[in-house]
Amino acid sequence: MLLSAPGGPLSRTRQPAQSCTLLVCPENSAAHRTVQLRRSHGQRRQRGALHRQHRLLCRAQEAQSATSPAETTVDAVDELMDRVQELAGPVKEGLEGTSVYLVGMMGSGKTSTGKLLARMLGYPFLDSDVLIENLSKKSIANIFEEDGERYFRDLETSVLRELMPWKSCIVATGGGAVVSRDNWELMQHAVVVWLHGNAATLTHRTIADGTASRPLLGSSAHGGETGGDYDATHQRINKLLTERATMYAQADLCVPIDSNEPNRIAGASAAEVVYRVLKGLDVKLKHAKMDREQKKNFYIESVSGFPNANFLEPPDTTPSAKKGF
Ligand SMILES: Nc1ncnc2c1ncn2[C@@H]1O[C@H](COP(=O)(O)OP(=O)(O)OP(=O)(O)O)[C@@H](O)[C@H]1O
Ligand SMILES: O=C(O)C1=C[C@@H](O)[C@@H](O)[C@H](O)C1
Repeated sequence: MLLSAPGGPLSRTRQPAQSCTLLVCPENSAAHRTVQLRRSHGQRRQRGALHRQHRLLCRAQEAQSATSPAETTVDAVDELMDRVQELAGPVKEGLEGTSVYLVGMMGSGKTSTGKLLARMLGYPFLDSDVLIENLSKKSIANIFEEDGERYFRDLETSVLRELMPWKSCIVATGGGAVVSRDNWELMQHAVVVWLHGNAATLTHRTIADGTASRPLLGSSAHGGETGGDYDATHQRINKLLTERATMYAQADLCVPIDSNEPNRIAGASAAEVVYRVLKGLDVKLKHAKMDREQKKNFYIESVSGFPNANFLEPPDTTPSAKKGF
């Protein structure tokens, strides 16, 4: 089996075409436990967990920001949680098992946001970078150093190919996954969400996190926000973002990760970004449903107005695997 989980196998549309090569990652097993939450306890526990993660992230942000953001008040967090929970049910229903793939630059929060989103939807979370590291038994930095970027990109495509048949997952892709046309073909059965942040937010986060594990940022920064380290990283991120923007823009949904509050340099909290993702998906799914309803009411009364009627192909009624998009 390609991917197994302690909570049982993931549902999938069909058997993977290739023989199995990936081993499940520890990250994955932790994420799969979220699926096992009992329904009776699910909502309360989801809310509690989200609260805790949100507070931790807010505290981290406060430490990094100049002022204490209003978003951290208990009332504001409660209200946000309510809105997130209200949206999670309908979005899950609307997705009908379609997986959600997160794309975006390094530091955009694909992992942090993805884990929360997975928790809220009751989907398992998978991280393609982690799967690559498990598969090759090397860190990404070592793969780049010893085998080169080309080799890494091929591994990335193999991992995405293996993930493709699996339904009802949240997948964090690598920051550069969007540069490959093959990867886009593999992701077409999922809903692809771009977590889009400005270069300053991304630089702030990657520097705070450390750039050593991110080979494309080189050893340009391990410290604070002043001096050459910040500038070099910002420049590198800005260049990559500019080169890749049109590719990220092919996503089904673009969600900003920056904060509405000017002093919040680390960007919006993960809970706020999850809310934005769910809201965006909800709107898209509703529109798509309305479109489908309208199409049902459309039929051609007569072919007399169509001189080439004999050559008309019957409409394709195969339901789209990618629900609603
Ligand atoms: N909403 C947020 N607020 C503050 N910090 C955040 C937020 N989301 C993520 N971070 C921080 O930014 C860093 C990068 O986040 P994360 O690993 O989730 O991003 P990523 O898109 O998966 O990055 P990469 O592609 O480089 O692995 C981490 O240190 C994380 O704690
Ligand atoms: O932006 C990129 O190209 C990368 C992002 C990371 O997630 C890793 O996939 C790797 O460091 C390359």
